[in-house]
Amino acid sequence: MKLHFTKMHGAGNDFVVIDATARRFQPLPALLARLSDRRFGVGCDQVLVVESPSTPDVDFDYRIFNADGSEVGQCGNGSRALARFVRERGLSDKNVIRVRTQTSVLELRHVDGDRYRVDMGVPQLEPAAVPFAAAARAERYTLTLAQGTPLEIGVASMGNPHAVIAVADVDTAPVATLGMALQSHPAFPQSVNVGFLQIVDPRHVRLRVYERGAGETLACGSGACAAVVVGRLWGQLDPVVDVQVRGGQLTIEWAGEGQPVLMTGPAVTVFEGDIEWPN
Ligand SMILES: N[C@@H](CCC[C@H](N)C(=O)O)C(=O)O
Repeated sequence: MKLHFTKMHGAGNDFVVIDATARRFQPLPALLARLSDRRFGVGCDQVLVVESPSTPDVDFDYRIFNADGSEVGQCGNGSRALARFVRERGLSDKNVIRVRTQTSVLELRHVDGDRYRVDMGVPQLEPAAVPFAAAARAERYTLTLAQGTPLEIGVASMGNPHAVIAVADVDTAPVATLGMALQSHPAFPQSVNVGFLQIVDPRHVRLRVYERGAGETLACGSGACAAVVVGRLWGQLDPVVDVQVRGGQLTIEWAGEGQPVLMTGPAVTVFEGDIEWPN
């Protein structure tokens, strides 16, 4: 059997996108591994699956699988890719598309050229919603790492868990070591995406993210939203911030507590293909 796929990216965070609106897609671990593997398969950070809506208030269901096969509730860059995918494949001609993930309902719209904007919803800041083990909500938390070293972090849920660490220079930040240390920390029972935030000025930041289930990616959309939310709560950022990531730039808007986060950035189709898969 042949499975048709589309390879896309959003600021270098890359995806294999599957249209399961007309044909059922079974996310078998071996198939997801083959699609994600950069040497033995197609290669991507996340596999995205578009399904017919399970409820009438949305246009599509949107399932997200990290490269390690874990299913998760949010992928911001992927949602822009999805918006482009459904337009290009003629699955929808609406200006605004509503999609449901495991944890969120998102609104996606085309801006111009390759640019798309996503209403990512209201960030959840209570520790239990992240989930993060803390007695009460705070803007900064001090975690103790295995070696007894204290580390100051901010946390937020964008429909998936994020920790944010302020660094002086993202180029020299210990992204993989600290990323892995936080992902296995007992304070994060569902693990965590770890963002390293360098504030250049209140309107510009640089960011690297060590993603759950994928390692460091060239961009993380939900990570950019979480970093701006945390930076705003720390009183260091404006309501509109350009986030420079390794694969490009995202613009994040957040008016403050109780308001949704808006993310604007690119979505690009790279190629399409078929992969042989035993039925
Ligand atoms: N790259 C994504 C986030 C994908 C999911 C994440 N790794 C998780 O496990 O929560 C984005 O652009 O938001």
